Amino acid sequence: MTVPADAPILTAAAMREAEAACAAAGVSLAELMERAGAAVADIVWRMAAGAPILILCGPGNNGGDGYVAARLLRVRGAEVRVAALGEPKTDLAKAARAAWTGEVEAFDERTAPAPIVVDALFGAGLSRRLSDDLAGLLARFAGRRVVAVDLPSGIESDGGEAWMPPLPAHVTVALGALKPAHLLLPTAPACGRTLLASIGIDAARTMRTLPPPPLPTGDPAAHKYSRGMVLVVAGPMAGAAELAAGAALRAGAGYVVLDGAGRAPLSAVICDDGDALAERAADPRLGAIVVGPGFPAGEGLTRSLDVALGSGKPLVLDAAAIAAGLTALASGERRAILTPHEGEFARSFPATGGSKIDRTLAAARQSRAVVVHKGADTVIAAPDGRVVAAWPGCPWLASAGTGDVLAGACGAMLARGGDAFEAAVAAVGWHIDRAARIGPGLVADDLIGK
Ligand SMILES: NC(=O)C1=CN([C@@H]2O[C@H](COP(=O)(O)OP(=O)(O)OC[C@H]3O[C@@H](n4cnc5c(N)ncnc54)[C@H](OP(=O)(O)O)[C@@H]3O)[C@@H](O)[C@H]2O)[C@@H](O)CC1
Ligand SMILES: [K+]
Repeated sequence: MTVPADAPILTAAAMREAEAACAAAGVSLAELMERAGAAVADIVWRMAAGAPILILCGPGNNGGDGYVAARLLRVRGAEVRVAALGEPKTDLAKAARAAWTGEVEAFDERTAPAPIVVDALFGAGLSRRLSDDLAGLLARFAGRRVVAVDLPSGIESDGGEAWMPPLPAHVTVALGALKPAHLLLPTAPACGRTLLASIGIDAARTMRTLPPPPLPTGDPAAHKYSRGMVLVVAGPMAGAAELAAGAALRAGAGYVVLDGAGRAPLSAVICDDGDALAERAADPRLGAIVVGPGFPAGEGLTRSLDVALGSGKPLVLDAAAIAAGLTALASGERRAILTPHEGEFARSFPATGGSKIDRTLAAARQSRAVVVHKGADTVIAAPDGRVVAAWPGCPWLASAGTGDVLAGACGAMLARGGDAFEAAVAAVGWHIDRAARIGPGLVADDLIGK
């Protein structure tokens, strides 16, 4: 499962606006459909490598893309059949159907499969769950190599509803931009490998997929404090804070202090016994404070959090510190990153609704902080509306302690200075990249090893 890096994401409503802007700029919707069909035909041609192709066409413009692809594949000499769910209903799809000079079979239980199946039944216009009859028809094609046009049929574009398809795709050709459903659970795995055919749509850059990890560039004039100084406040379960402190160093901080309980996870981490927290927090060289890993709610957390909040320093709040710090954060301006997993998110932001992207954006606006909503489909949102969706992450990160490592990495990136959202994006990218290099068998400690 892969998605293109740093690619635009549009909701269905934003897609309609982008389409309208294209039309206003002189690119007709018919031209966009021709480009979409050509992009699909190109990918299917290469995948089929001479094998017979069956294209399933629906009643809307998704089906229209299918008819265009069928025509262009036949021109190239491919062996193509088309099976349709009735006659096309839109003018564009009718025109595409008319330009296809081959036979159109009815799509029903008698439709014979082919090694390559192109799913052009429903895309962004899906308005309800597939009927059981239709789901049953599609299920007959499970195990074939399926190319989905724009979205696997049955998936709702904005990812708010889990209308799961019975027919997962090997490859999904996203048209114009990626859609939230390509990047959020539970729908994203059904898209297989998602490719983007930009077809000339000018998509806004506000929402995008995770950029590739930047090439490491060392500042030849750097010293340990200019690289970023991070203070990690340890609670009773010191192992979590130790992981965060080690991660801060590995993610590029020049100087890391572990305050409270705990031992240095790496020799270079400076340990304090917790008596001088206020003094440490007031250090003018300090670039970020991390509070929360291994620190359950209670008086100890409240005291430490008060010191961290009172220092005015950029903050990373994780675990119980998120809910405990919300009110103070929302009442002021500061660079802050919150790193909740789903349970912590639900406790801290119970009133948010919609897709994971909608909910994370609402949480960022409410808290006035950057929110890294962790999970296999991590979403990062800023109060100003920027979003990065980090699907597919790395499966080896699904183990204890990796969230503490991410909090420490956020601290390192934040301590460098600059924009908190970009710091969070860099930290998530670092975390996934490091995990992918380690691979199966990963434990959180490996992420802070050599
Ligand atoms: N954006 C772009 O720039 C471009 C977009 N393009 C393409 O257009 C696609 C969007 O096209 P679209 O809006 O016509 O919707 P589409 O997905 O074909 O489905 C609508 C039809 O399905 C029906 N229907 C819905 N749900 C159903 C259900 N559960 N079960 C049964 N029927 C159901 C619905 O019927 P109704 O709900 O009205 O009863 C209607 O007839 C987009 O994904 C991309 O492929 C490209 O061509 C060019 C550039
Ligand atoms: K489709």
